[in-house]
Amino acid sequence: SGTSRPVRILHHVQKVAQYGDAQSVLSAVDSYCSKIEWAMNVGDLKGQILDAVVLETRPHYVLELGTYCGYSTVRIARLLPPGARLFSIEMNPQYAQVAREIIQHAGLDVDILVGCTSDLIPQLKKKLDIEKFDFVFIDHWKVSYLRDTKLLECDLLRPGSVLLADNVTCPGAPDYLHYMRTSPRYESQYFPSRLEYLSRGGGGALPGIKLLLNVT
Ligand SMILES: O=c1[nH]cnc2c(O)cc(-c3ccc(F)cc3)cc12
Ligand SMILES: [Mg+2]
Repeated sequence: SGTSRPVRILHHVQKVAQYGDAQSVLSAVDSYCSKIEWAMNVGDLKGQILDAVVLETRPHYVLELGTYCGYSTVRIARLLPPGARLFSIEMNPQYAQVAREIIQHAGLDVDILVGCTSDLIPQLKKKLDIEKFDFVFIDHWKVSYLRDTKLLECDLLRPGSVLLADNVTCPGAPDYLHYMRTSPRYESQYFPSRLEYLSRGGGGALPGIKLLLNVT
């Protein structure tokens, strides 16, 4: 097929979601990915955990690692008060462009930074006139979770900053999980859940491998 999966998701959002209505954008992505083709958005089940943590944290400065199509970006931005700033880092320029259009369709304003987190995180302090991040959502590539957290610890986090990471057990980021659970710098909490778009009613296509594992 000529288009990429993110572009097909974008086209579905543009076709069925109400412009300026973030919830309808989220619902459009979720219905497409549960019925037509699976995609690695955080999804609605884990998205409810994300919502709860954002609402409890009430962050002013937010960083997201891994934008993909912008689903979790919309999820977070729709809950932020006016004046709050959300920055999202995406390595893949095609993903970043799709995300910009999905976020725009939701009527939200987010800064998408295109590049590798390990290059961009050390530049954030200088580039953005912000002090510290109040909330960080980590959802990019499992092998980078721990390295990037340690980069954030160099002066972009404060006592009370909250980090929330997707996929720490599936596909898994064991070094990150061990670090957060043993470091005296953090209190860690584990939210059991299920991989996105698994409880399947529709006949949608699953990702490459047959997901028969019972994941939490
Ligand atoms: O690579 C990923 N980045 C961010 N989030 C992900 C995510 O939520 C799920 C998966 C994933 C999980 C199972 C599988 F069979 C294939 C891919 C990958 C990522
Ligand atoms: Mg994920």
